[in-house]
Amino acid sequence: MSDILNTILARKVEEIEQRSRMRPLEMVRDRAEAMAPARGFVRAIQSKLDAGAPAVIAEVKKASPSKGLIRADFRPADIARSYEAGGAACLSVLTDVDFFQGSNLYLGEARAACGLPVLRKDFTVDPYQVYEARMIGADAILLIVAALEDGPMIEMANLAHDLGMDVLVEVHDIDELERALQTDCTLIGVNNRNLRTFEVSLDTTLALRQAVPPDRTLVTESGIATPADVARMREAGIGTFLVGERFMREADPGAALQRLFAT
Ligand SMILES: O=C(O)c1ccccc1NCC(=O)[C@H](O)[C@H](O)COP(=O)(O)O
Repeated sequence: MSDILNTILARKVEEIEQRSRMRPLEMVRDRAEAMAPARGFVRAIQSKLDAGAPAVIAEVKKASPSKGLIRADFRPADIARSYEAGGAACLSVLTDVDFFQGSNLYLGEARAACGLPVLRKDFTVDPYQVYEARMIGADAILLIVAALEDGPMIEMANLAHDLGMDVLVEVHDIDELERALQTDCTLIGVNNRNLRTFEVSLDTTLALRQAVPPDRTLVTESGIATPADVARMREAGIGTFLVGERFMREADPGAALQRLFAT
């Protein structure tokens, strides 16, 4: 049965074919390998947690399949500066063009405007995109377990590490979590949004929390909107959050971050 995730993944394959015709893999790989070292994404999260503070991955997100246009006044550099001032640990920047109105350029603009490490938020299905992520300046990539077989998932996680990037491995249920744990990635994202139906429930994180080993860091993703949501997660021992829409709907996203996480 076709759903939005399958639609996105099918389009991604076409997109990579088109891109690799314009810019062959060898060129992208050479540029990726020549980049200055990545900023430590896991390190930035850990230093917030060590200080007893929540570690917030603040998302730069213009639109989404579930909500359409979220922010018309979209200036990635201003948003990045605001997030840094508001105490974000890291940024997540959507680069998918067709479904999120994102861009590789937005990642570059956001990263250049601040000192925070940046996750390239995209649907990574091919090693070409791992090299491309590093080439455009990403410090970390997203691997969505539901989108990948085990072999490519492990191969791309290793490739990202070889290029000096961190990896957020995203799951939505226990089977995906068990598969994610085959990688040696520190960050395990539990997406509260079902990417096939758009249903959002924070119970997803709470159901999987105990199954995440203590040497991994659980990142709760999507649908965090109120101080009560934050409190619920924190009471369950979760300190790392990925938040997009809640901040993007505010004039000053960094101030919104401060308000959401004020204790
Ligand atoms: O956001 C969507 O509609 C969406 C649809 C299909 C696949 C992925 C989707 N979102 C990606 C994300 O996981 C979120 O952007 C991220 O976790 C932040 O969520 P939120 O705080 O709810 O904006």
